[in-house]
Amino acid sequence: MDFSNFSGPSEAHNEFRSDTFTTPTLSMVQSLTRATVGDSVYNEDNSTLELEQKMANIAGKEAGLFCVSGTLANQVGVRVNLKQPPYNVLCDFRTHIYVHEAGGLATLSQAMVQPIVPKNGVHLTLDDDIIPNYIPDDGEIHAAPTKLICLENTLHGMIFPLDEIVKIAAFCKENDVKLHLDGARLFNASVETGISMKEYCSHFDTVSICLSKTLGAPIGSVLVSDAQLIRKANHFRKQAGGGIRQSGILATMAITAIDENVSKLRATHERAKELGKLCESNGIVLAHPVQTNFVFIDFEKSRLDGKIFDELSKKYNVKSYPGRISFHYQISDESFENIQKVVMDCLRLSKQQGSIATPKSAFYQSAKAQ
Ligand SMILES: Cc1ncc(COP(=O)(O)O)c(C=O)c1O
Ligand SMILES: C[C@@H](O)[C@H](N)C(=O)O
Repeated sequence: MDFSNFSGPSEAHNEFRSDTFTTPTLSMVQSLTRATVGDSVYNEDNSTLELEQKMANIAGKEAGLFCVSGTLANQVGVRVNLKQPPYNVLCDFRTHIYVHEAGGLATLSQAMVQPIVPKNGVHLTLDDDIIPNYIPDDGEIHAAPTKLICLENTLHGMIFPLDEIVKIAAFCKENDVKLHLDGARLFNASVETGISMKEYCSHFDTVSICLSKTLGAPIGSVLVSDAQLIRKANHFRKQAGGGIRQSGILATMAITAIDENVSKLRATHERAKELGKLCESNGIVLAHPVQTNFVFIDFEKSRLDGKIFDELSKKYNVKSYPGRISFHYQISDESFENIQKVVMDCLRLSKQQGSIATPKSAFYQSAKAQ
């Protein structure tokens, strides 16, 4: 195969909208020569089975299930934990599973969702947020009892503290409540804290882990859990149309992404933190602390104009949402310089202009609503 014109990661060199824009690398494409072509609906594709077991081993779980998206992995992960409606799911009001998965909790799982605004503005806590919203399954027939709690790590790039996870997990066990983790960017949390994926995952019944974002695989997430739950999850995946055939080509690229790119995550965090420091040293207010690969700017408190930001993004050839700037390992040095120029010029020109236009992007609004 002639790859001389393969552009790969350079396609995402200036992409700050999301780490979902990462593109396959040459080594991922070259891995296709190793891909098997079995029918994975019948569990006969060895490359897919290899990826599922690899991810399960990393997570310290018995089994894994390849899903074509993080949304599918989350929705199947929720459904498999829930048995007989009525039931209630507790989550942070900003979680992807609630904000960005098209109401799947209500339609696919028939769940009543209780979105919670964490009192500390950063993450849920057992005492301040979970317990006040928990509905016991005590025979009282007016409410839907809490049967699942969904956490997200990282959430808007913020790391969920392990000590709080441990407390929430213990509460769940004592009260027959299941615990799911949207671990789309769990590798980022693990790399940043030094806490192993196994340790994080050990506290959850199910964990969905994305390979198509910060790690750069073109497609794929893996839901990990015990073997019995994964067998049932496979049923719900099939029902949702997620049983795919020769997924080996996707699996080898995802395996390559794990093998080659986990080590690149910390550098993306350092760049995000550097931009965060530049913002704060110039009086720009951040909506969240920068702990991994996202910078969330509070445009109103910073008196920044979203339109000026967008115009400057074009001028400096970068793609970004005003309220959320996302980092990943394919961003070029030049683009990193340019995004800093966008932010600093936006500050200067917004001051000159006086009035500001608030950004309208969903991320911006969800980050702001506290
Ligand atoms: C935290 C989180 N969970 C889940 C998803 C869903 O992943 P996908 O876009 O592959 O459905 C995303 C999207 O990027 C996400 O940011
Ligand atoms: C848009 C959303 O689905 C995606 N997960 C992102 O963070 O960009």
